[in-house]
Parts: sequence; C-alpha cells; structure tokens
Amino acid sequence: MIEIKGVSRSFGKKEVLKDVSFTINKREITCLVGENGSGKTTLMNLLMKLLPNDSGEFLIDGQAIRFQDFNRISYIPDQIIVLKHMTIQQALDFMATYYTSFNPKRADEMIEFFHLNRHDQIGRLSKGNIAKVNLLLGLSLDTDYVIMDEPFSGIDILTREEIASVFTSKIIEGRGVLISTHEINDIEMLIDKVVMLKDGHVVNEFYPESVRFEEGHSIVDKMREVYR
Ligand SMILES: Nc1ncnc2c1ncn2[C@@H]1O[C@H](COP(=O)(O)OP(=O)(O)OP(=O)(O)O)[C@@H](O)[C@H]1O
Repeated sequence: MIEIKGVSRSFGKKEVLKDVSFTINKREITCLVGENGSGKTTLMNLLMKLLPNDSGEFLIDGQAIRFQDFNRISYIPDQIIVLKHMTIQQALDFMATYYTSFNPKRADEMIEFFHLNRHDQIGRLSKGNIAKVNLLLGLSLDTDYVIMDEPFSGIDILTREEIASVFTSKIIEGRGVLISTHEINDIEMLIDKVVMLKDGHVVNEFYPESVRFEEGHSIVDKMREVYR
C-alpha cells in the first residue's frame, strides 16, 4: 500500500495542496479527480520525489519511500520522456539499461497489444501512438504500482478505448494504480476508488460501485455535486 499522509505544497504564496491524505492499494484503480490546476500532477511529482513536499509523508508498505523503491513504482507522466528521434526499440533498450524491473516479455506483449512497430521513430508517430508508447515504457516495468497522469489527454475516442482496455488486461492485473483523468466516462466502470481534490483538499473519497448501488449516482453525478 502507498500512503499519502498530510501532504502539503505551495508555490510561492499559492497553497496548491493542503494536508492531502489517501491510500493507493494494490489490485485497485484509484482515480484522482480535480479541476484544471487542482494539483493532481503536483501530487504525482511529489510522490515520485521530482519535487520536494513542504510537509507530510509518502509511505510504501509502512516505510518512507526511498529512491530504491522507484523500482516498484512506474510513473507515466502526461508527456513522453524519451528523445523523439529514438525508435520504439531504442527507447525500450534505454529503459532496459536503467531499470532492473524492465520486463522484455511484457514489452513484447504490449507492442502486440497496441499494434505498434518497434522500428518506428517516436517523433513521427501520431499523438495516439505516442500515448501508447508512453504507456508501453511505463508498463513494461514489473512494478507493484503505476502512477498515470492523464493518459487519455488529446486522444481520439477509439484510441482511448484501446488504451482503456489495458486496465482490464493482465498487464495491470494485481498492481495498484493511481490515475488522473478528465475523461472519466472512458474508465468509469473500471475505477475502484475516486479521490476528489478541490482547493487543495481531498473533499471526497468513495468507492463508485457502492455509490452507484446505494445512491444510484455515477462518478460524474458526484463531480457535479462537488465542483458546481
Ligand atoms: N513549478 C511550478 N511553479 C509555480 N506554480 C506551479 C508549478 N507547478 C504547478 N504550479 C501551479 O500549481 C497548480 C497546480 O498545478 P498542477 O499541474 O498540479 O494541476 P493539475 O490538477 O495537474 O492540472 P491539469 O488538470 O490542468 O493538468 C497550478 O495553479 C499551477 O500553475
């Protein structure tokens, strides 16, 4: 389990995250929801130690996250991080060099799953295929947790459906996932838990299946309650 405990972060006078706490559990897809600028990316960057937090802590299995724990956590940011002149295969070779958790068999499976050509140059791919390569690089690591920042952003509906199908495949099975997305409809039925951020705080945390069953409300209904 990853625990986010009392995390705060300001940029200058702007308090972006205020005492944020929730957990990311294995075998669950947790969706982080919030309006533009509500601090979703900032929280992910703090969790990955790409930025320092002002206060609070991040724990994995009860211990403070250390740099070596990043072999257990994949981060798929909203933009591709490898150089665009690389081919897909060169990008995979790069990952294999840097990450002991890189699993070439899983990479092969994902190339097939996404119908990618490993000899294609990344810079020449469509936006949808670049998003798929981004997922390929992150999900080829044998990690317990996956942190994904807006994997559907700017992508057409059919490609979004293809990407969403990853969540029900064995590629994700058993891992704990934190995903931020504005495209809730694409994965509504796949999400186990929702965490809503507003004005820097967690304002609601719920299991959508229970809310659907007990209140007859969808995630979007709950979003309207909170953000309108
Ligand atoms: N390095 C930085 N310096 C100053 N302000 C920053 C920095 N990074 C983020 N911010 C501010 O923090 C706030 C939260 O930004 P963040 O990107 O985390 O939001 P978000 O919820 O991911 O937004 P979106 O849904 O649009 O991607 C924004 O107001 C942003 O301008």
